[in-house]
Amino acid sequence: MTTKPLRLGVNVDHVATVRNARGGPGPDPVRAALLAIDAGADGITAHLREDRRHINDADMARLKEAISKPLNFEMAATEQMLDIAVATAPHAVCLVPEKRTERTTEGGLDVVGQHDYLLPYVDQLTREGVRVSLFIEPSTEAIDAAVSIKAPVVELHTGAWCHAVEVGDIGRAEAEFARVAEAAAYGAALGLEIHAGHGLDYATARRVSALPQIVELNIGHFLIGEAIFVGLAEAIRRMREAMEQGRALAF
Ligand SMILES: CC(=O)[C@@H](O)[C@H](O)COP(=O)(O)O
Ligand SMILES: NCC(=O)COP(=O)(O)O
Repeated sequence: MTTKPLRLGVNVDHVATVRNARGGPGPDPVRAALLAIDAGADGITAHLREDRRHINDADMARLKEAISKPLNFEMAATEQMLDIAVATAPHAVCLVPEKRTERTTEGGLDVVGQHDYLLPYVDQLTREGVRVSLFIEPSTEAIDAAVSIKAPVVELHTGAWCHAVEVGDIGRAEAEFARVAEAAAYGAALGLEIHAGHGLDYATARRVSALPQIVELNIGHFLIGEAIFVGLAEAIRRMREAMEQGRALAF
């Protein structure tokens, strides 16, 4: 099997989180996106939450206008978000689940239970020329449902695995990583493009990069946090290095 290139999408949400802490114009997520691209990002990801806790509508429009690399617009499947996405015309939309009270995206979309609800969103965005991905749990059921909905891409939620690594629960971490690995292989065999993201740091990005079916990682919170200590460009350089080290182990 020839290993495919692995792209890095840099998520700039949490630049906006810091900006919004003071309500002024900076730090500007668009400036961060431009710097990220200069530093080697293959694309920019931003999540326009329904509560606008970080990225806002103007950020999304400015990102589309300013960046030279693909914009991956993360959003809940709602009528309002669909209208904004169609008007923005990003390269890609990633449909994600959202709860107002959650601290971050806690799990994957309920693709099985919401199959008929999600279908017209995927259909309309696809007709608009937008590449649609579904942010899902690494499970065969979710993948089967994604295929049935005709989504061309899935992003496997790596949060449970990364959390288990973070708290040192090795048994749980290995079980969660096995779920990600199995889902990646299963989805790719069914013709889906496989992405992964949530909670990744250098070590977990290195490991997940060894899964040959994965072609894109979306990483935000860790990179923006690291930027405080080493600068965003250096954090992205180190992340790319980790991804390349992992990729070299792919078979
Ligand atoms: C869907 C997803 O994983 C990202 O959008 C990312 O987690 C950053 O946004 P939140 O931290 O607001 O979930
Ligand atoms: N879809 C995952 C993403 O965009 C970034 O997640 P995180 O690295 O901020 O947890």
